Amino acid sequence: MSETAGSEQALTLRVGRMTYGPDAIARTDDGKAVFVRGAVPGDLVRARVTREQPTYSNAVLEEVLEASPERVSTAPCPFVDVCGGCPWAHLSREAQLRSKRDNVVDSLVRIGHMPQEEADGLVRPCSDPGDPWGYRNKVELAFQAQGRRSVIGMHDVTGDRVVKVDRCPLLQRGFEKVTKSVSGALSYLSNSRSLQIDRVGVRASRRTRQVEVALWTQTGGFPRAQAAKILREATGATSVVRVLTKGPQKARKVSGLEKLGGYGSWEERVGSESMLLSAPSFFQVNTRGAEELVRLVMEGLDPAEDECAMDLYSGAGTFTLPLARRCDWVDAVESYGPAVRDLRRNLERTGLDNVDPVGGDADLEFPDADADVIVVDPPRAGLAAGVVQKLSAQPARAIAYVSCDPATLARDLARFAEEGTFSPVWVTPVDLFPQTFHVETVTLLQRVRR
Ligand SMILES: C[S@@+](CC[C@H](N)C(=O)[O-])C[C@H]1O[C@@H](n2cnc3c(N)ncnc32)[C@H](O)[C@@H]1O
Repeated sequence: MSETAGSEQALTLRVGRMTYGPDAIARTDDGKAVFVRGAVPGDLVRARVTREQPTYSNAVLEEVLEASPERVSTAPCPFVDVCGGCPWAHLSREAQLRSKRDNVVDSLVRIGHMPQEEADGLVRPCSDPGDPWGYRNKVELAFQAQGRRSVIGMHDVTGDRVVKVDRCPLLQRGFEKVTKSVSGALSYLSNSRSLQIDRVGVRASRRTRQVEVALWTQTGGFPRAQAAKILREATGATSVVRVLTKGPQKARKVSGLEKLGGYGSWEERVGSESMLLSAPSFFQVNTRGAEELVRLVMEGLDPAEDECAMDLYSGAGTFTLPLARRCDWVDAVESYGPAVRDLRRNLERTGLDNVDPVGGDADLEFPDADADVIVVDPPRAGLAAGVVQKLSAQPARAIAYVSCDPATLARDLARFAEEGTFSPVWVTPVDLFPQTFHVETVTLLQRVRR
């Protein structure tokens, strides 16, 4: 059904499923797909078309005519419709978990060309580490000049503007208001001089309660002592650091790290392992979620004490440390300098001396030594084609593939299938990012050919 007012078309639509994105998908009477921002599966909505393409349209929700039983209106945040951080907040928890699993199955079928029945049998229900809110150990605040003022806050739903938010209920319980304190302290500082800040990272630990504020700035003069004092007073931060960047806006590279006050790093515990992280190093934003990933990986691989392991894309050691406790030897490969330094420091602190931490690209530095079990945890881009080939040519009995992108996971599982050495036994989605469409997965691959 459609009616046109001026150039904008309003449609009445029954909404189908969630996409792997902020939108839900509906179809017009003639079958055209409409991606509706703000709708949830089962809703009957009036939506305004914002972009018309030959094969699909984009639309925004104007009115819910009949609310789906899966629609919730209990988000503990007044900014939920303005800030872009929680695009699935109107969807019930059960529907979020089910939709995430469906999206993983869908990727395996559409992108990995896996038969539907096989994908359905492979993908387990989405694991829920708990804490649908208050789970994030990290938030990033953006800086934007609006007129003569600097606005410090979150990107809005369009991604173009920065909105000020007083508190963020996604942030670790007890630290929701740290965004306001940081924003207040930096507004005060920026009154007297231009700070050239690109963004601010705030890490707040679930287990140790440490807080680090990281100011990402370009090189040049900076009121170091004053910034450290004001931020520590305002937020109780245990560490304030400055991450120096250089290069063009979109591709700025880290060129240094300055400790401004406190420890200069941030500590979190994952299960029984303590990890020190420097601000530019990767660490999962959901501590309980990271623990669930470690549990799934270790249960899936079940390494014996005389076995050797490989941990590719190891970061600061989330999987390296538990592997080193269980195995005889671990070869760990990580390309990012600060993460390699963190890994070495974490190994030193634990006294584990059965790990070779190699700094370099997983493909170029693929370990020569044979392993029995392997963990791979690549970034969004997934595994380089050469890494799939090398993994398929070595003698390990099992591989745990941790992925943050169902599309590249599906592509890589298809590549493993072509090589014919390893085959997936199960794929477990884990909801590390409630209220968003993002989903992490752990896939266990076992050797099928000698
Ligand atoms: C998703 S993170 C996982 C880190 C770690 N396993 C963890 O759980 O904390 C991916 C890691 O791969 C690293 N990385 C990216 N490209 C790489 C490459 N080509 N070779 C090796 N490591 C790479 C990144 O620096 C990052 O630390």
